[in-house]
Amino acid sequence: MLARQALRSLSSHSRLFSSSSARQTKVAVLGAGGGIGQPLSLLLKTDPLVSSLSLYDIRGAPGVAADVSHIDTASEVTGYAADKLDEALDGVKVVVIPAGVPRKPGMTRDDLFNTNASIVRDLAAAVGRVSPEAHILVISNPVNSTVPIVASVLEQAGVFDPRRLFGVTTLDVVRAARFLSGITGASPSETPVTVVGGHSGVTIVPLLSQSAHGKSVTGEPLGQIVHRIQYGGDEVVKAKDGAGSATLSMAYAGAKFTHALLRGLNGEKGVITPTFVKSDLYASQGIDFFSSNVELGVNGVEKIHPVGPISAEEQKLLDAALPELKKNIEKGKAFVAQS
Ligand SMILES: NC(=O)C1=CN([C@@H]2O[C@H](COP(=O)(O)OP(=O)(O)OC[C@H]3O[C@@H](n4cnc5c(N)ncnc54)[C@H](O)[C@@H]3O)[C@@H](O)[C@H]2O)C=CC1
Ligand SMILES: O=C([O-])CC(=O)C(=O)O
Repeated sequence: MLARQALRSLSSHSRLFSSSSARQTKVAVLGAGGGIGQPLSLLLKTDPLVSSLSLYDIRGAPGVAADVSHIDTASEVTGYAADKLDEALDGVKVVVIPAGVPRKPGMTRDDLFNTNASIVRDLAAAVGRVSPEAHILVISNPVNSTVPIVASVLEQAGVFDPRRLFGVTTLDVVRAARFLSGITGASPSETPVTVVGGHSGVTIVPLLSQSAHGKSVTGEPLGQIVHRIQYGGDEVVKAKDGAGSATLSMAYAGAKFTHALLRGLNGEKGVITPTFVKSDLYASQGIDFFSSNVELGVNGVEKIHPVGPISAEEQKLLDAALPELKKNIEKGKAFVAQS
């Protein structure tokens, strides 16, 4: 049922942006000069639900903004240099954060913590100060830790609303649909897969048993596709050979999730997609952030859906994911507590 709802919600995106009516929104990209930031800014410039784009980076954002601003869509684009963060955030309703360093071969996402934790902490503090009601979409890795960092910073500032904070796990969903399509021969728009848990290695738990096409995959091919979804990021890191990690597919996924949120904010019903949010689903086990299907609405998170029925194999994957996720979340919280 849920998978079918998610299919309806996401398959309308065979063209990236399905909805052009209704209210438009001012969106900021923090880290707009980077490998993800540039193509993400390009895609957001073509989103009909974006009225104004505010592009910020410590390097290069005014140039990216000048370039993107020539595209013949209605939205306005402004670039902000390193010392103009507060101006960049003024009046924004949605803030997308791809700022921070990417992996090189041999690194885990957690190896990025030492550099990216303070970048994300400081950007979150600025959002809390300047635009406390903005919805924050965190792309910077390690997502399992950077999302709790943002939550803790906003909590300390007294402005945290869990309905407005999202870890972007859409790339896992995009990969899962694409890889399943590759096995079954069906179009990716017909092979959506709910992916739950977090966004790194074993914490990525694809629920193929809930997908009409996915449940036909068993035995060795099942193990292979699960592994490929969990470690798809490593494939790109290896292929780029030191030049970074996924940027183009991530920009696509980031634009897709941003558009889904904008549809929800505009009052569209039934917009459901996995995202890493503050969640009660496993709070009894000390895990208070988790990605599962979330309905997006006028206030952001409208409803967090449970994981639903899963196979014995998927239960094992979930059992392996939870302790790692707990560690990653606690590390993020401890970082802010000690800052
Ligand atoms: N959530 C996900 O599924 C994915 C997350 N990522 C993560 O996204 C992040 C960015 O990756 P790339 O764009 O490839 O890296 P990149 O190095 O190409 O770009 C990062 C940008 O952030 C900027 N930056 C650094 N500190 C900043 C600050 N304090 N304020 C504003 N901007 C700042 C840099 O100047 C640079 O332009 C990495 O942490 C990477 O691991 C990457 C792929 C998928
Ligand atoms: O693998 C990485 O480091 C970047 C990432 O999160 C992904 O591609 O899923």
